[in-house]
Amino acid sequence: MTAAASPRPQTPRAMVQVDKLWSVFGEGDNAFAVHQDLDLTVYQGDMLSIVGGSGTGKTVLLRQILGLLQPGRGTVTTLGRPAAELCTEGAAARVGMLFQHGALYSAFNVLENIGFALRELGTLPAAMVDEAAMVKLRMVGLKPEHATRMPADLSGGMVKRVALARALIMDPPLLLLDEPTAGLDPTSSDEFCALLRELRAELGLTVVMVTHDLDTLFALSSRVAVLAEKRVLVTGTPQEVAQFPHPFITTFFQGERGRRAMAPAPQGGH
Ligand SMILES: Nc1ncnc2c1ncn2[C@@H]1O[C@H](COP(=O)(O)OP(=O)(O)OP(=O)(O)O)[C@@H](O)[C@H]1O
Repeated sequence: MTAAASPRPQTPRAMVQVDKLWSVFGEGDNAFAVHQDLDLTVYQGDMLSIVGGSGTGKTVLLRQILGLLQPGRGTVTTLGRPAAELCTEGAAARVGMLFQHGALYSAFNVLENIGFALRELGTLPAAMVDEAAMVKLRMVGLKPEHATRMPADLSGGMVKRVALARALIMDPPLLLLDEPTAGLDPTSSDEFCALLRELRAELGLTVVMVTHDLDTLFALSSRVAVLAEKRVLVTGTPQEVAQFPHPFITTFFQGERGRRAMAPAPQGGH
């Protein structure tokens, strides 16, 4: 019997590949580029945080990955296909998106909000859509009695959970989060981070997240990409990126909040 060849180390699969991207708004003399020759690769299993100053194009980059915007130049490949193709074929099945102001549909109850994309697809009877939505409702830590509540009667943390359940309704392998903890108090924010961590591990998700919040960044990120000067300036672990010499990074990571977020957790706590 011959010995089995030792397995070759595998390069992780690229879930998102952005090459030399230009994102341009306006026409003629009023045209301006938000991204110029921006490169970014998101690997399977990544929990990648995108940070950068206000207006550096973080949300625009998420919209490019989702295929909602057209590259001026360059290419965006999401799950092996041009991102633009996602929009034409039930994007929710492949990429879940939690928008920053991810308002729920106010006229629909919680369960109807969660099942929305599946219902729109029209391939399953209503009872099965509700059943699938109920599974997701439990998955995000809500209780069956929350199913019939209206969005106006939910706390901020519950709204985020419903929006997350809605983003996961079709079991997408890739999840995009725009400021997932914005507007939450510190306890709700910590709880939401813990939920995201659990779901990522349980479902094997790849996650790309925009955040300004250092606690969220350190709680969740395996890698960080910094947007500055219209491109991705540096990527690496949070600790690696924090050492990169650049004014934005110094202010962002070395301020008081940054130092606190990077400090080792106190021992002997619970
Ligand atoms: N549809 C659009 N038309 C014109 N300009 C746009 C459009 N969308 C975004 N922009 C511009 O692109 C730039 C980047 O916007 P974006 O929302 O991506 O910034 P951001 O990095 O997410 O900022 P913030 O941290 O403040 O949310 C801004 O100058 C914005 O005004």
